[in-house]
Amino acid sequence: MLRIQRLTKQIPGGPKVLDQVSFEAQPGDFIAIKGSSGSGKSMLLKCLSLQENWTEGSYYFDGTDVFKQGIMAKRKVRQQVAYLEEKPFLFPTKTGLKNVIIGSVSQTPAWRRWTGMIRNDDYMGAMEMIEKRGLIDKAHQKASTLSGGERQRMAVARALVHGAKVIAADEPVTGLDPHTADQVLSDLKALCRDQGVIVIAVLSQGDWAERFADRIIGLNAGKLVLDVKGRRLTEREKQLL
Ligand SMILES: Nc1ncnc2c1ncn2[C@@H]1O[C@H](COP(=O)(O)OP(=O)(O)OP(=O)(O)O)[C@@H](O)[C@H]1O
Repeated sequence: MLRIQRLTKQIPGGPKVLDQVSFEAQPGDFIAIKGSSGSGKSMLLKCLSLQENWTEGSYYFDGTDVFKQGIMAKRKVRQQVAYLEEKPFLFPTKTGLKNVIIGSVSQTPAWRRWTGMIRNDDYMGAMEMIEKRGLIDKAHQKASTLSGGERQRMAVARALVHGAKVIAADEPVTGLDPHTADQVLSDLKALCRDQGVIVIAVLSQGDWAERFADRIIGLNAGKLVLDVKGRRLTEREKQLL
């Protein structure tokens, strides 16, 4: 479904922040990314969602060689690989529902966001997705009043409504209390299991990666130094990060 080969990102006139990173992911995978500060975790997610240009490398998405196929293939990746920042942006004065309908900058065309046009189907689809995320009683609440965990889950609902097949979540549980963090990650895990969504999440703190991910990828100074499936990291492996 998603395969990256030798992804390299060089900041113009600056350092190489990703260096020959390769891995692949299949529907239903929950992959955690770990690594120390500055190791390139956020940059990896931004490159996966094409928020950042690549310096080198090949990207195969859903059977397509993205960089050989041109603009339509890139548009598909931008729509289907949703990048969620640590604190996803929601229009604060609009309701959760309206935010979900409008969509994020990378997934929804500008004209749609500015006109805010809503079809009946959009409304029903958004409400259904919000309900599935357990937020039905928050749908009509202004986004500025949602808690950190509710914002995360609302942003996931928004991404899915607009066609996301991959959720690239950057520190989705940082700053959340343990109960809320558990809820956010359980929700993401259910998406993998029930809908075949791929989740690639930076989970650098605590043991969230070990508890929720099927696989842990480790970065150190932009290089992939670990790719461990179905088990906890050993002490020696932790020291590589
Ligand atoms: N636009 C940029 N210009 C220059 N350097 C950049 C730019 N974006 C990222 N970097 C550098 O690339 C490196 C990797 O950044 P990245 O944000 O991916 O790290 P990270 O592993 O997510 O760190 P943290 O855990 O602190 O968020 C860092 O050294 C950062 O300073």
